[in-house]
Amino acid sequence: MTLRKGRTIVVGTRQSALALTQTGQVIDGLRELSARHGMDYSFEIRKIVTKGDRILDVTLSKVGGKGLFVKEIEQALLDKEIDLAVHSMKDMPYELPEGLMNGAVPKRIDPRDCIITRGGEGLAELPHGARVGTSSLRRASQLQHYRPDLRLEPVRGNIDSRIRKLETEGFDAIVLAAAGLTRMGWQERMTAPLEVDVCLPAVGQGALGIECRQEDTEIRELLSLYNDPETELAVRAERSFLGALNGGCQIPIGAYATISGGSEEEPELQLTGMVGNPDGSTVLKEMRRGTDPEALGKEVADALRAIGADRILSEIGG
Ligand SMILES: NCc1[nH]cc(CCC(=O)O)c1CC(=O)O
Repeated sequence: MTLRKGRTIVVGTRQSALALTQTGQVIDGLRELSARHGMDYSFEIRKIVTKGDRILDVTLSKVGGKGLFVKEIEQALLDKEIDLAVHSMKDMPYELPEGLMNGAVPKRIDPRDCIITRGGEGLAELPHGARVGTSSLRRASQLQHYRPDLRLEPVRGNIDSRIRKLETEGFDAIVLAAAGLTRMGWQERMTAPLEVDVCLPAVGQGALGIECRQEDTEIRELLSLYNDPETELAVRAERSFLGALNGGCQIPIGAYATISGGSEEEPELQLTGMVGNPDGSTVLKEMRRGTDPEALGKEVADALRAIGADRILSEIGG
């Protein structure tokens, strides 16, 4: 690695508390890595307001645009106003614009969803007909499937305002990603994690993606040091699955991949994919193992199609 001095790396981020927090954590990681490799970079944060942030209080799933939280940030990358951008992997669109790439997938933290209940009981112990707040079709479908008596209702906003609404809007429980809470340092608010066989996470949940310009070899070199190869493989399998189903955000889709064996040179992945309908009356799941993440994603998508996912997809019109 060549010694480089003095470049200021401008990092773009949304301005939500979670986005700022995880961007700060990535910058800390990159700063430490670059120092360890004899590089001398400084970092600057540039906050960017996205369309998704402007319409957070409208029904997001009704707007339904892919990449609602990243478009303006990607434009800033292309315009060289920023040099890299930290995204929640699950908010990253499947296809990146020409000229941009995902330069690193850092090590994933807890991929699960979790429940926060007002009374401190777990999902199984909630009273009959309890009101559960979530605007995620994927969470609603699976929770309704597991507990048909629950009343699933939308709750919007950033994670801080959703936690507030647990108290102010009379929900018995809300469901959030464990990773978001953990990154904010709010783990103690979590009542219990939801195991993946009850609620399969969103594609990429718990992981981050760091987007950069393809031509910026200096940043790419730095980011490659921060990449976690196992997380990258798992996320590639999950995203291949998502791409193969061509699912918009109107469809309850989940996927979760882990390294299940193989060797260091050729790890074996295990990928579970899920497609459900919004009322949870049907939740389809398939699991396959394989070493090629892209092929594995397609294989699980095909397996789900073979047991009826196509019908759900065409009924909802994704
Ligand atoms: N949908 C918004 C969003 N995007 C990323 C996270 C945090 C979890 C993660 O980084 O995967 C959240 C909050 C949530 O789903 O509760």
